[in-house]
Amino acid sequence: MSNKKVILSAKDISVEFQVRNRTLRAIRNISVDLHEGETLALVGESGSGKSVFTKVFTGMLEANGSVATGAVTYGDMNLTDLKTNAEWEKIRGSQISTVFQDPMTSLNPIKTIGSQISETVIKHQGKTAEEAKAIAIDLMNRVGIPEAEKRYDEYPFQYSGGMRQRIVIAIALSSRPKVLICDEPTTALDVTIQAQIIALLKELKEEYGFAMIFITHDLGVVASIADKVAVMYSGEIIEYGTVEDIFYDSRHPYTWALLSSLPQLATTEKLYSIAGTPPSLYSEIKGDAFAPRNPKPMAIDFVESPPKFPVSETHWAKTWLLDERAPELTKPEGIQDLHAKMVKIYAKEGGA
Ligand SMILES: Nc1ncnc2c1ncn2[C@@H]1O[C@H](COP(=O)(O)OP(=O)(O)OP(=O)(O)O)[C@@H](O)[C@H]1O
Repeated sequence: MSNKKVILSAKDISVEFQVRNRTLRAIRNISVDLHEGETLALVGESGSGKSVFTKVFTGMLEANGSVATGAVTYGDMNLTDLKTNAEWEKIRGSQISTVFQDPMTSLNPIKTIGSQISETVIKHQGKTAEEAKAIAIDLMNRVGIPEAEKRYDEYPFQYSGGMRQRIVIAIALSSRPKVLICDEPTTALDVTIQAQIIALLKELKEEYGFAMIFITHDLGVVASIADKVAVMYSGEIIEYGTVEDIFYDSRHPYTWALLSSLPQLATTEKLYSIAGTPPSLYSEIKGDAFAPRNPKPMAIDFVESPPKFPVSETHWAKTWLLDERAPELTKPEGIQDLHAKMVKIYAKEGGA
């Protein structure tokens, strides 16, 4: 898997927002690579920086935000050099597309569904109106819209939430992007529809071969869709690995707490939680941002940010607990033997 080419690479990215004469540092020195055809899940609690980080890839930071350090490369382009909207248009929505949580914010309520898909086909593929309509109907079929030809002339309000999200996905794919960013694409939908959208994204990824960055709170979804997982905390990636590394061999206590909140485990196991809250992003963070919540902190935790301690070739964690001087901290019982538990859960759910 790791011999695939890197398609998108962030090096030492920091993002700052100016808020009433104060600086909020939302992202702190993130470096991560996305490989061709790979799905990278970004997980972490609300405010950890998942959305802000991905907005750096499409030049969509709000006006009060800027990239303070680092660079993003896409192929041989440095995206952090792009300034104007016209420059970004060559990338955003064409090479790198985003599907957001609420389809209604992406769709125009007063234009027909078909015209909205056709417009992007014309824009990105330079087709005639007639050709674009045929492509749009084909895309509608591929994303599972029944009677696509008839429904081409309907408006967003005539579609259900799940169907609208399918259309947003069709629009995102109409430019044949190399990278699809999905920012909690199923959060606004009910559970059965969520599963259908996830299945659809998996299918389309196979068919089109794009790489995907998938933001979610739901580790159950991560298990079913991701190849790699980056766990975010206070604007940093604190643990990174393959989906197996993170589920079955995680080393950071914050990752343990996230895993313990898997709804599938909640009924049978007592939960592992960590006291406290993340630090303010307005003040400078000295040492490890997680230190005040670390069950066994060392003096160095409050002085120096931990390096990325390698766990294996595919896996690292940013915690002093992996230093040889660290006290031993055992993984909470509830998430030990997670492999066997997951197998049982999926067997019960009929596979996912
Ligand atoms: N335009 C902005 N101005 C000031 N602060 C911002 C702005 N946009 C985001 N932030 C802050 O940046 C931090 C990271 O936000 P972000 O939306 O990336 O979190 P998230 O992990 O995606 O959360 P959620 O899961 O709730 O979407 C938060 O503290 C947020 O308040």
